[in-house]
Amino acid sequence: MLGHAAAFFRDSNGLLAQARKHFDHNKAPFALTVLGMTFYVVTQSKHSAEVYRNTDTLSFEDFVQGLMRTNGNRDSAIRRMYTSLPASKIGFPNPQGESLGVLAQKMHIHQLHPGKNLTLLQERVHAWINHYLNWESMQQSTSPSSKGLTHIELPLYRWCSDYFVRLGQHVYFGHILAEVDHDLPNSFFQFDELIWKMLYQYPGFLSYDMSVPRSRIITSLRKYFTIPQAERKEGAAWLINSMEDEAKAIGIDEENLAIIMFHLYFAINTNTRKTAFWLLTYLIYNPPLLAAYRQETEPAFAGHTLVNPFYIQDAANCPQVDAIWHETLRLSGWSASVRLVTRDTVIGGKLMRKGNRVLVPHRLLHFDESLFGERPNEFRPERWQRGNLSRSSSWRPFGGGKTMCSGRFLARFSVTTFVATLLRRFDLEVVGNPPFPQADEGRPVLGTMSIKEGHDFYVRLLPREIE
Ligand code: HEM
Repeated sequence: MLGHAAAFFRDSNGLLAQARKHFDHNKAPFALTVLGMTFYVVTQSKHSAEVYRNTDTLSFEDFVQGLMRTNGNRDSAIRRMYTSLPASKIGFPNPQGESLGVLAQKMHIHQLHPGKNLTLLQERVHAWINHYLNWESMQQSTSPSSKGLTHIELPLYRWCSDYFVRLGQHVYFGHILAEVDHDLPNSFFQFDELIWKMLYQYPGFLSYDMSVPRSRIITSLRKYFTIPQAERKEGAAWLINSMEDEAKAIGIDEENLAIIMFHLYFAINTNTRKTAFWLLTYLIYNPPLLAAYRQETEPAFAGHTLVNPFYIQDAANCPQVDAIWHETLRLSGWSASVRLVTRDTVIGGKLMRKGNRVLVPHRLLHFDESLFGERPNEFRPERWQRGNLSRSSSWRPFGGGKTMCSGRFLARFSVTTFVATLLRRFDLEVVGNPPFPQADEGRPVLGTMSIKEGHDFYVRLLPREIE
């Protein structure tokens, strides 16, 4: 047991890959016990489909409630969030009489799935990038960079993180949040890079570096929610205002509301910043691909302005852009779905006991040679141009079932708009001769991997003339 624990904390992903190899002969789920907690690890896509289908005896809510508790929500607030509400309540429709915690998933979908609410957010993203991704704005910005008369140099990972967290919070909370705490994206970066300490529930005395910035984010969100709603409502997304109204209606106080919203702030911001970094890095280290990206997106521009951002979302117009997006997610994704077994259940022919957890590590599925082709460790977007791989049940960068990431459309829109605009307006050069950055594969995250410490690298941006 302790052996598993040591290996799990050092390199959980490596341990899972090793265990899968060991049990590969029968491909059945296997059990892993870490410090007294048993996980059933599901490594076959057909078994993971069974997990996602089963909402009766496998519960996602337990995982969310655990996170809420770890991040400071009181038990009484969690109980309120997960107590069924009348079907006749006012506010967001609740025909099945569900709790706000369960209803929240439907509210995310209402905000983020294709439709007019998503289009509104996409317009905000587009306007923000158009405004803040140009020479003049970047010269004035306080983000980490060194500025010359002819170029700007910036640490790519740090910069993408700062840029995307500012963008994400603006689009969801409006400009007022930056006025409440201008340094919030920095606190988020500090917290998010150490999130593994939260996921492993490190003791307090070993995790101040994670918990101090977390407290600061929660405090700033609390201040934001003490500003009268009328003053911030216009700039905020429907979801933020509605979640606030719904939570207050069931008696959630401001402190607990801020912690609930902290989870939202996290979901919006943690993965997109890293995905943008990895995608750009793969392009910068593959100049022919970078040129192809630029060329395919060109018809959507008038001069320096991206006039038709939806054109570049369409695989029929931009097959390479589409393939590069998928290949980046395949290689940089770490996520795993977790469910609690609430009644003895059989998955893949194996009995799973009540009280234990089921883990579906998606990253393992993404390296299946029989599906993704040879050399699965290499970045080769061309593998996406044959067959319909993105419809495979082994393709899970956004999880699956009813908890599948509802932000996936906005994430793709934001990253594609950002990269296309950046390449249109600037030439990019790596400063010095750094090796390709390594991903921090050993530490868990909830989506896209971080880089190992010290692996950020500098990129020089030079304004580009358009003939
Ligand atoms: C490339 C970027 C992103 C990746 C890789 C990603 C990945 C994921 C993953 C793996 C999950 C967990 C699914 C499960 O357990 O089955 C998730 C959940 C979620 N994501 Fe994302 N995500 C991204 C961007 C976003 C964005 C931009 C938003 C919001 C604007 C967002 C909102 C959410 C929400 C709300 C959930 C919880 C779903 C629920 O329980 O209803 N994500 N995401």
